[in-house]
Amino acid sequence: MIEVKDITKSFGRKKVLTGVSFTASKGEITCLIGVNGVGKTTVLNAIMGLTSTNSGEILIDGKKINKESYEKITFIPDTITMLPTMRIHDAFEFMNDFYQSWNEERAKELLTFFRLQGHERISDLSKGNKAKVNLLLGLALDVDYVLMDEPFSGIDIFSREQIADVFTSHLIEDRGVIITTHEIKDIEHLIDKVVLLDNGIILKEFNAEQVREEQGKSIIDVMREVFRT
Ligand SMILES: Nc1ncnc2c1ncn2[C@@H]1O[C@H](COP(=O)(O)OP(=O)(O)OP(=O)(O)O)[C@@H](O)[C@H]1O
Repeated sequence: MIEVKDITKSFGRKKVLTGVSFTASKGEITCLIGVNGVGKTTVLNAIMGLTSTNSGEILIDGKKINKESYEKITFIPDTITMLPTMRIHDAFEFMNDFYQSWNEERAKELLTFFRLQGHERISDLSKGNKAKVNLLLGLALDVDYVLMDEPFSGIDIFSREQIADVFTSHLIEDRGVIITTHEIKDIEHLIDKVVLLDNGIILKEFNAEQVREEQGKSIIDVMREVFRT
């Protein structure tokens, strides 16, 4: 489990996160929802140890983030980090050289899943296909937790649907996934847990399935209630 406990972060005099706490479990998709600039990426960076926090702590399977944590967790940013001149199979080679947890078999399976070809050059791909390659490279690592920053942002509905399908496939297996987004509509059905963030503060954390079953409400219904008050 990833436990974010009461973290606070300021950039200079600007307070970006205030007492943020939530948990994300294996086998669940946790979605951090909030409009642009509320601090979603900062939370992911803090979990990855890419940004320091002013207070609070973050535990991964009960331990503070350390070198070994990186064998358990990966971060998929919202833009592809591979050189645009690379072909997809060059990116596979790079990942294989760089990460012990690289799973070539799963990478090939994901390639077929997303209907991509290994010889395609990254710079020649459409925005949606670049997003798929980005996701593929992260998901082909054998790690327990996957953090994704806005995986659906700015791509067309067909690519969004194809990307959404991967979340219900065996390729996610029993991993813990944290997704950030500012638009929930197309992925509402995938999400197990919701964390609503506004101006660096958590307004509400809830189990989407429970709210659906016990109160007959969708995530959007709950968001309307919370943001109206
Ligand atoms: N390195 C930094 N230095 C100064 N301010 C920063 C830095 N990183 C983020 N911020 C500020 O922190 C706030 C939260 O940024 P963050 O990127 O976490 O938001 P976000 O919710 O992910 O936004 P978006 O949906 O646009 O990606 C913003 O006001 C941003 O300008």
